[in-house]
Amino acid sequence: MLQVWNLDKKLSENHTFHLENISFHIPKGYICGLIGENGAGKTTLMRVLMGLYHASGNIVIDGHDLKLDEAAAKESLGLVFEEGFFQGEMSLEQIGIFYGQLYRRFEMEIYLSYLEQFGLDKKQKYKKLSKGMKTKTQFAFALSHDAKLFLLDEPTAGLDKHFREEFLRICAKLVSDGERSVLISSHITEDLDRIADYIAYMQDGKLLFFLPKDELCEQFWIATGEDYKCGLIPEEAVVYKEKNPYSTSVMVANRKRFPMDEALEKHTPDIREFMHYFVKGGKQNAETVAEKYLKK
Ligand SMILES: Nc1ncnc2c1ncn2[C@@H]1O[C@H](COP(=O)(O)OP(=O)(O)OP(=O)(O)O)[C@@H](O)[C@H]1O
Repeated sequence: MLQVWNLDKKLSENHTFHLENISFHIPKGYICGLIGENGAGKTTLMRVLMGLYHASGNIVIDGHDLKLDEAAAKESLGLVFEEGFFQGEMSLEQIGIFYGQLYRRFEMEIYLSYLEQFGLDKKQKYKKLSKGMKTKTQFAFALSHDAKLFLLDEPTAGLDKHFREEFLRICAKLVSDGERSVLISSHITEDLDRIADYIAYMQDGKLLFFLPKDELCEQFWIATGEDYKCGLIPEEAVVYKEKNPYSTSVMVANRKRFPMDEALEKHTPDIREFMHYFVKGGKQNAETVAEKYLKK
């Protein structure tokens, strides 16, 4: 559904930020979570995929090359991102009438029914909406023109708990017939734990890895217990060791290979724990661990 090869983009005149040689492939019917620290380049990558920034390399969306067949590629995209592209002066109904013309398969009735389902007033001006309401409007629109690839940049950040649930449920349903895919960036890792099939991890403009979520987490243990027992784990397997008042916890890479003391409690990390230990271990370490254990 989304194929990306060798994307390269330098931002700003003095090139302080560089999106470097990014390649990955999201198959049809899957959700990919895009994670990384602040400033890692997630939004920049999303903007390149949306066609808002030009970059070298190739992007193919639902079989359409973004450079050679821009209109068809963009028609396949459903977008939610911070600024959005709607004019603030328009009412939500006018947004449907105006922007709907840009999409051959847009259906006003579907859009209006999503506005209603999301509790939005179609007569309200877009600029008067709260951040979460703007996200809902963008999502309603994205769901109404038969998009195939949904690019959702931090969509859940401004949503209340109830709608966040609904949002995740709709995302999961979207891909269930195997015809659509979703790329979602988020700092709310529980959301990705629940719905993501793949995890893409960015650091300093590079994609450190792109892997099925379960395969990623099952590379690691979090071992907890007495400090000296944690100290017996071979150093090359330790991603990060954290001392707590009563015990020590270690994230261990390549877990099948490294034996550890039976008395240590161990569990598979979720995405939040994975991020915590991976980030705490430092950038150099993250790069080494990714290179050694996570590159395919
Ligand atoms: N228009 C721009 N011109 C120059 N530099 C920019 C521009 N937009 C972003 N940057 C820089 O590019 C880098 C990546 O920013 P980006 O917004 O892509 O990160 P992010 O991973 O989405 O971060 P966050 O999690 O905080 O949203 C940052 O160092 C940022 O300062």
